[in-house]
Amino acid sequence: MDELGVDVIEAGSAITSDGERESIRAIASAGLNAEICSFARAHRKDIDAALDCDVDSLHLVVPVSDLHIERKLRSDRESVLRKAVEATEYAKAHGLIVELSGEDASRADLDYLESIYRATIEAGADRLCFCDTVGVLLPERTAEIFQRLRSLGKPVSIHCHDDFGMATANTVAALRNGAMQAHVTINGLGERAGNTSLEEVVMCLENLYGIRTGIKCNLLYQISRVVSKKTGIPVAPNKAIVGENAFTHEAGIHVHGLIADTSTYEPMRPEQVGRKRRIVLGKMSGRAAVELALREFGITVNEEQLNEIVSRVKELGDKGKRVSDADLQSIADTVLSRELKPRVLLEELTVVSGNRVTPTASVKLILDGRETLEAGAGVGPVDAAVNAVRRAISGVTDIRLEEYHVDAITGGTNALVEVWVTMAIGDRSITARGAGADIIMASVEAVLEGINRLMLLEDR
Ligand SMILES: CC(=O)SCCNC(=O)CCNC(=O)[C@H](O)C(C)(C)COP(=O)(O)OP(=O)(O)OC[C@H]1O[C@@H](n2cnc3c(N)ncnc32)[C@H](O)[C@@H]1OP(=O)(O)O
Ligand SMILES: CC(=O)C(=O)O
Repeated sequence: MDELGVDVIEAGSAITSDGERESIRAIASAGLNAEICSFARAHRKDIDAALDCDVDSLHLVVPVSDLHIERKLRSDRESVLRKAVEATEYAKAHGLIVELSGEDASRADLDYLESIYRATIEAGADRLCFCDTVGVLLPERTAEIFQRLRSLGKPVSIHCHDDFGMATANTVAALRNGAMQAHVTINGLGERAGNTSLEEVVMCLENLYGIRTGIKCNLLYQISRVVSKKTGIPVAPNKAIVGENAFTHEAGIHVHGLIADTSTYEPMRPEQVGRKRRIVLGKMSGRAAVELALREFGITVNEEQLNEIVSRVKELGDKGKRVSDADLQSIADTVLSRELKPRVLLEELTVVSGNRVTPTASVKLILDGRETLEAGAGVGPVDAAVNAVRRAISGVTDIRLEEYHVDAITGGTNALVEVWVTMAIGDRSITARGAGADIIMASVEAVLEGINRLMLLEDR
């Protein structure tokens, strides 16, 4: 995030646990450019915990709606205001930058909120923050509120949640009406439906309003992947900017338009956010897309052959299947009556796995007519089997497995699985798939299909 160019990193809430403190300390001492902040309640122990982690600043959160004050804190407006002022003074006396946040501000009495803001500014608060804690703001209301808050004379941040899917719109409305900072998260992670997504706000400001944010947009996809991997929280394929499908096109009408001019169906260049355009084939593909894909594999066809290939692609799509590059080539081979013999055939595969053994696999392949035996180990049985296959062909070609993805097509432990791989030689890559009830066999089938198709392309 520091490399991306964010100004403040809220590294956690120091009062939470030993682990949280350890990580905040590590982040605070990493020599980053960003200001390192800890979340804290208006409690001395929260502030002391933050000080113990050596952070630069506090996100000091005080409930401001009557609902939160009375029902949650069992307190009253006056006591909350007093505690907010005391906590601000305490934090300032210990050298911290203070951003005073009104929790549930969007359901609070704005006059009371303003009195808390003014009293804490008096006590030394450097910045303020308006929290839409349960995501009920609308852009019009946000604009009105932030125009009013301009009179405070201190920077005000916006902090939104996405319960109604309005977080990005509300955050941008706040920024357009005087907010000086936005609280955002990578991939929109956060409590319940999440917080405002960093990548959406940045690209909206950059591309739709022409505002330079100082964020290195070309790193957005990379950081999204890292965060998803580290948190184990997948990104929805259709998520704006960083979802797998955000720059993927299947619909024939769209691909036809893209070929003429990519801006017909792309509101931003994929490279701007560190991504590449992908055109996939399926039942919605048209002739233009199929012809383009064939050309990329050096296959030329006449009108009649193209129509036949398109109709077979649609047939596969109608069965609910994604069409891989290997599928397309195999369809083209059939339509063009080309008999291309695979160079690698699987004869035998044995895999050993269990709780007390390192997963290992041995494989017997027929490679260019010659029997080849190899073994491989791995972190699991699939990894071991794929490693054995790769070792067996390593003397002939150097093929990389770039992506591996598995989906259960049906439920239960006897589910049918579909394995989807991207294999590459040099800068040429190809997608292939395998399916079946045995995940190891489906994986090896997909890998061998990819290897054979790549070798055939190399031979051409
Ligand atoms: C809107 C947001 O707050 S977003 C950030 C949310 N972050 C977190 O919740 C951080 C992780 N939380 C935790 O680890 C724990 O909840 C702790 C350590 C903060 C508190 O743990 P506990 O002492 O066991 O309290 P518990 O979680 O049951 O309840 C929260 C307490 O904080 C109080 N509280 C909640 N918000 C605030 C606030 N902004 N300022 C002061 N007190 C608050 C509640 O009234 C409750 O107090 P009580 O225990 O005296 O009734
Ligand atoms: C501070 C915070 O996370 C909220 O009020 O939503």
